[in-house]
Amino acid sequence: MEELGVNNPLIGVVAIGLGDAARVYYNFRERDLYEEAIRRNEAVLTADGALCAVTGQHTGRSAKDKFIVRDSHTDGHIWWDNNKPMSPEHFGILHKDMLAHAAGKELFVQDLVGGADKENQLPTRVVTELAWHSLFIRNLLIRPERSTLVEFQPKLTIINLPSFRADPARHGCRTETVIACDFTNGIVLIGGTSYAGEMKKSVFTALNYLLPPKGVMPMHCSANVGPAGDSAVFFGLSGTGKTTLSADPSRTLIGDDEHGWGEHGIFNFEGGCYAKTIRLSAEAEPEIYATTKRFGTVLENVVLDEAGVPDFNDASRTENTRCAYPLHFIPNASDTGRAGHPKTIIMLTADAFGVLPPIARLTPEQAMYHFLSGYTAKVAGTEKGVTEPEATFSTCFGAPFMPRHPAEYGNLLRDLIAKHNVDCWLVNTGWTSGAYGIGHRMPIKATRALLAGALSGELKKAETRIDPNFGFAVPVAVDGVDTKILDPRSTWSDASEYDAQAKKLVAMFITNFAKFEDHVDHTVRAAAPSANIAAE
Ligand SMILES: Nc1ncnc2c1ncn2[C@@H]1O[C@H](COP(=O)(O)OP(=O)(O)O)[C@@H](O)[C@H]1O
Ligand SMILES: C=C(OP(=O)(O)O)C(=O)O
Ligand SMILES: [Mn+2]
Repeated sequence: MEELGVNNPLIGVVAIGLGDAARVYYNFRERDLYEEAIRRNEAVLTADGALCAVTGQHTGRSAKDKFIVRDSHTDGHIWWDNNKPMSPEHFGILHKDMLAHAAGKELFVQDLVGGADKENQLPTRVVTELAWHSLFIRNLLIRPERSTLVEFQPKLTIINLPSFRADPARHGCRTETVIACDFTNGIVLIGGTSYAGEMKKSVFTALNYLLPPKGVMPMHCSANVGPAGDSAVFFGLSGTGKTTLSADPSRTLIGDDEHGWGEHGIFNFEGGCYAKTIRLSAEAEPEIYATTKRFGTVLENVVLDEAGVPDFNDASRTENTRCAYPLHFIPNASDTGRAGHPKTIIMLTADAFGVLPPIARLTPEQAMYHFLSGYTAKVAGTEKGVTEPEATFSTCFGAPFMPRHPAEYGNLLRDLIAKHNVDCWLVNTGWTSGAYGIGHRMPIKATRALLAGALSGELKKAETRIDPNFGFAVPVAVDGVDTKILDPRSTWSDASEYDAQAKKLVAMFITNFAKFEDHVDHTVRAAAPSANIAAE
């Protein structure tokens, strides 16, 4: 076996059972990974020097193929209603088979860190079959000083072999694709998919398991901080605007997707961002757009023309086209990945029913209700004439990544909100003037203007009305924002249709919350939207 690059001499791949690999590239940097990826036809250069790869069949996460090893250490701590168990025996066979599959192959290793807070960091070794995956994860996680790599000691090892095919009968999984997490031994095995997001979300899942017992709240959120040190976090499911809205030239970006909140404040789990590029425009998202034109950025499933120029309007491979870049590609990004306790919490939702107002102030109890509910809506399929959106309730705004019971995360958040007296807002970045198919998406400009008011504290002074369906306080007028959009009912051509749609949405919230009723006190139950009022 040939070994190239910088590595801890004691922690080679031989120690983790990969001694039969043909060649190992340790901690290769951007230029060298470009060369390897292009030489192997894994990826191509764009006209502006970014690296563009195509993932084939899997263009998003395979949530149904994710498993957690159930053993005596994990059993009592995992929320099994939401996570699929895998036996240690099945994991053992999968592990052995994947190591055997790697024999004779060339592998890439990156020694990185999850967690910008020294006391809560997870040194992570990522072994990949693909050179472009090595560059992706190097962009996404925190890169330790090169001089420290000779003593790097991983606590989590991810082995990602897209060409491996899992066998449900032999490995106890569901399909040929598998994401298997063994938290007891700190190993994640990924096979049968080359969607790069699986790697970063595996680190997130591990930290979501490890941090709560230390009193640290892990969050599926973006974060930024104002000039006065006033930090804000933006919770939200995929597509609700975490990445887009946290890149704000008037504030310092902490991170776009995964953070912890501990006794000293908030900290990023990552060292890079993973932005959507579908219909990306230089006007609406100049900072993110600029990253797509740089050496070092990885584009995923973006269509290029014959000159290598990206066409961000082309969704022929997937709607989920992406770019991955290190944090410092965004001007004014934090170089520590840390900030003080948040002054503001924003809960983002993309309501495709067109019911929720663009912004509403939440009491701490309403914040808890919406955190546990984790509502957003997906737009209807691409079939013509299908206009009914689909509601998604994903607790903690990230159910696929939460190994523990939502009450554990909910209690941590409730205490932090109370202790630090945090202002909470619900922001709808979804539809207005009618549901999806009739109305249109909330203009990013309007969302940004409302957020600016919420983050500065100005919006707290605005006159408000109480929403009759949801019970939260909604500003009546805001400088620089069309007054009409603040009251979604007034944007619909038929107010009675709005009322009917609102009533349906309220009923969906209530049905979904039934499973949490026994886990919250009466004040949170009382923060539920009122089906009775909606029925009037
Ligand atoms: N009002 C809005 N606020 C935020 N994003 C919007 C808005 N309108 C349209 N979008 C688009 O929605 C997508 C939001 O995605 P993103 O920021 O990546 O979400 P997340 O990081 O939460 O998955 C982007 O493609 C953005 O251009
Ligand atoms: C990386 C992902 O996160 P998000 O869409 O929230 O940016 C994902 O869901 O695959
Ligand atoms: Mn994002």
